[in-house]
Amino acid sequence: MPSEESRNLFQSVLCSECFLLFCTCRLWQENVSLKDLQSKGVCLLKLQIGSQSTGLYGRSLLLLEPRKHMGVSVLPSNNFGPGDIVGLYDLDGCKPSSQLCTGVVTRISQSAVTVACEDSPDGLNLDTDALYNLMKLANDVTYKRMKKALNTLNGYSSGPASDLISVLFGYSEPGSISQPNDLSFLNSGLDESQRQAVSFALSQREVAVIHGPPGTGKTTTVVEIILQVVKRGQKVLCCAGSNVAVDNLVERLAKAKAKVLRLGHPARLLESIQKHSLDAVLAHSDNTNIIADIRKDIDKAFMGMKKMNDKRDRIHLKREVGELRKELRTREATAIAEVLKRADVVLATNTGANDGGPLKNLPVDHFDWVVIDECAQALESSCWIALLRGRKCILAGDYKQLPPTIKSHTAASKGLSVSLMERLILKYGDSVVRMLTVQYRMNSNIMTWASEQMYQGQLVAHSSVEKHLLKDLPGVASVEETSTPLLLIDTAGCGLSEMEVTDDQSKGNQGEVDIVELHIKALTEAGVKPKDIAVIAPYNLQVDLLRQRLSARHPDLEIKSVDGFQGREKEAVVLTLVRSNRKGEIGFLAEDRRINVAVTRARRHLALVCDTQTVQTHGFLKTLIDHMTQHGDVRTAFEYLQDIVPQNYTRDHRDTKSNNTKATASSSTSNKQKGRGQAGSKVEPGHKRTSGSNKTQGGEPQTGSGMPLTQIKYLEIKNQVEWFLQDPDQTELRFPSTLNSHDRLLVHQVAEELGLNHESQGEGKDRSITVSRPPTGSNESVTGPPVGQPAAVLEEESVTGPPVGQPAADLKTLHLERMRREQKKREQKIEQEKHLDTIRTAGQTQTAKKTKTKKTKAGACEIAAAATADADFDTLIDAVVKAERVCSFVKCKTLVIHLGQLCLFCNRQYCLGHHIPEVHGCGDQARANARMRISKEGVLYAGSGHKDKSVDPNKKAYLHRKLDSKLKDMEKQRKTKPKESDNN
Ligand SMILES: Nc1ncnc2c1ncn2[C@@H]1O[C@H](COP(=O)(O)OP(=O)(O)OP(=O)(O)O)[C@@H](O)[C@H]1O
Ligand SMILES: [Zn+2]
Ligand SMILES: [Zn+2]
Repeated sequence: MPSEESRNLFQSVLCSECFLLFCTCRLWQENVSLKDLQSKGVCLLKLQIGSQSTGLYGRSLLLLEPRKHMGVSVLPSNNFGPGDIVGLYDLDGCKPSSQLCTGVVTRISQSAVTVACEDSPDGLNLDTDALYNLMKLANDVTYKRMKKALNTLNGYSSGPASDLISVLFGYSEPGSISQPNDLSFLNSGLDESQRQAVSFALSQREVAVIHGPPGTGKTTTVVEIILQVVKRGQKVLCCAGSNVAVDNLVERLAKAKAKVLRLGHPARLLESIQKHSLDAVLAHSDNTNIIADIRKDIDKAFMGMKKMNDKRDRIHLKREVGELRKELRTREATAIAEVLKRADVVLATNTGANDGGPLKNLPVDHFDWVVIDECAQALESSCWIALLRGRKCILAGDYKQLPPTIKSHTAASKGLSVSLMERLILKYGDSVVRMLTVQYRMNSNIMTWASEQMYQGQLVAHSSVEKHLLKDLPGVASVEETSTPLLLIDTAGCGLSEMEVTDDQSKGNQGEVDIVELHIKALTEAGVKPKDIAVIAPYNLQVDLLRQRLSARHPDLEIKSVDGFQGREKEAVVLTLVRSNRKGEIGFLAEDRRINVAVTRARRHLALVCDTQTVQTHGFLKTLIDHMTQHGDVRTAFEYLQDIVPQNYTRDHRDTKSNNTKATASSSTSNKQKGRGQAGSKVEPGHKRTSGSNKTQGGEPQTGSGMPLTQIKYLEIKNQVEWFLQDPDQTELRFPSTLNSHDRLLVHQVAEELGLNHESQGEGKDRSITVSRPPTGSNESVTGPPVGQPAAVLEEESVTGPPVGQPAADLKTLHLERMRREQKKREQKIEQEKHLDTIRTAGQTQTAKKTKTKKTKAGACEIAAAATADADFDTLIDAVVKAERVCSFVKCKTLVIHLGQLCLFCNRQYCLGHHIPEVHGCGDQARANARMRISKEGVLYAGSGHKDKSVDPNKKAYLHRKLDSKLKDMEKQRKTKPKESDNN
């Protein structure tokens, strides 16, 4: 007998439900905007009627679609599901007064929702051109059924369920009954843990809990238990929270030739299951013909009613329909009891097993067992509807996945966030539960994390799935993306921040959408079918952004919230965590079970797109990041996107080089290069990397420092060169051929900066660069400048030589500065007028001339220091010239002739390290611009707020090639020019 305490517990359930209902009422009263309701997923606005048909026992089926001419053909992300009770409204709003009819959702896809109208819409003349709103209604039927069950429970004095109730409330210990040892299993393929669970369940007197982690064959086990029970001539009532889960059980049991009967609104059943539905079975019973005739009459009456204009005729016909229905009902009722008794297994949803339905025709002690699947996802009160009909129960599920949503804090604080299943495990421990431990879904690399974090490390991957990868699927090519079970794409430090919205429930991240798109492209280009891929986002807004981007191209690609995938699996899962902010806020990602569900949907491949810096603030998510870092491939968003804004950039190269790189001249670059693929390069979408694995060397993502890879690369190379310079024994530094073209460019750039010789050899794959000291000592060896080289660099080279043993010191630069000024002064005296033009054109003649004059000026720095009145003018000209070829950032000497970027805000050229507006001081303008764009276009662009116009992959590839060939040309000229001058 439930005590006062447990009664209170159930009062709270009621309260929680009241609260839910109350909530919905309040939404109406307070006139929460319909748009808000839509973004919360409970309302679909401006739908048009795609088709309207009479089907399913006289009910009218409406197919509702998004407005076509809007160009968008996908529904916004929503929480509608089959079986939901909904109201159809005209565009006045979702007020009770404008309700046209209520109905049940029978099907929902990304592009349409089908509703079976509950009240036959006889007076309903739906206009096919008009638009309608659809709103989820608080399901008070469910509420009433739960309330009734709890009242029954409260008043339960004696009956078949007495012992069960007593155990479930802790008044008596669960017991067992002895079973024959040699249980013969009907399914010979069961694994050891499944067999143990089956015999355990059969030997329990009142209750057995089957804990089935993801992919462990929980349904397989439950089916075996039911079949064993049936074999003993016992009757089973089998329930689950969702129609899908019930249908799955019906399908499996029917396949095993069990006599099943499915209760429920026929509109809510899968088509393949409908033949097992009560309606269908009744239709084939002895009353078939009469029932069919009555139905035909009803249908005919409906058709007639539509054409009828006279109101009185209509009313008459309506009454006739009512009579026919009544007759149908009485005839059916007599048949129902008969049909129910013939079945071995009766299946329904938890609330479908209520007393008010067909089951009222059965005696209370008809069933021996009540089986509840997905028990951990159900409210305890909904379980009690069925439990009151059984002597024994089997509860199957996984309480480490998402529980039912309890919106009332009061209810949650009184323990209602704990499901019946969890409550029993907490109370009785191992004595009532068996866990399934072999999983048949995930590659072991995906599984291990979940196993360790959620299931005490007890899961084992079955050999059939342990190593399976996407590339093992027929038609899938072996590329990097299809050869790795775990791929982490880290956006840390890339500035791909989440969109700033006030609602915590709806967050979006356009940058992550971009990356997901590129990864989906890579997967599908490798031959993975879109229907085998799930894109999972925790937030409805992100789901919408993803659908806008991807659904048109891949209609079969399922894009849903985590909750929408519970109980499902896909070959590949792409998970975007969305949150990226400086505060490290992660909101409701903090629900461990939500992450567990998301990760464990994946069979062969899990790609995680997230800002590790933000999400790692949460310990549980950190374990996932750590796991993926250690056992998977790690890439950074820089490998996917161009023009992203590094957040934690380094302002000064020199400050960081010592702690960021340890360039032991020969190894570092080649290793790391291999390690990162084409780090920092502009990767075209779907670009296949040629370098080896992407595993990072130290087990840590290389962008952990938050520095853009380009910059890290730059520092690495620079450091290596400087080490080389400090070793007087070494004459040249050879960079390996594994460098990609981008990194080769960096080498040239560094060499130029330090005034060294740099030369490329070989073609294609064998291309490598050698950096060496320029000829030292005398200036006689200088042979004249290579064509196209900026004069300043040549001066550095030939006049001073590289500062041996000294890293690109300011002293050197100062010196050079002075030298240059001095030289200009002299030149100016000779041809003052032509001066500007000649410098601007920077032609061969001028540079040659300069080089010539240099010889005589080599020791003239003292004179230069004592600058005359001309000096200011000189400096001015100098600055102008310099500005054209050197980064505009204060003190930065990097050449920008070949590798520079124009800032659109200040219109100056900057090197790769300084082109970002935030770095060189245009940050405020960039942000203002970005804000303006967001408010104007409603879209957040990655980067500094400029719309990325370079998305065309062909164009990117073309530019890339062009850059490469330009480089080659330059090198060729450099090699051949001296010879030419020799000949001359
Ligand atoms: N003993 C077994 N041998 C081989 N395959 C099995 C076995 N048990 C289950 N499977 C396979 O594992 C998959 C999941 O099984 P099943 O559908 O029974 O689990 P479920 O309970 O529905 O899923 P989950 O365990 O994720 O809740 C199915 O593909 C099934 O064929
Ligand atoms: Zn600028
Ligand atoms: Zn710079």
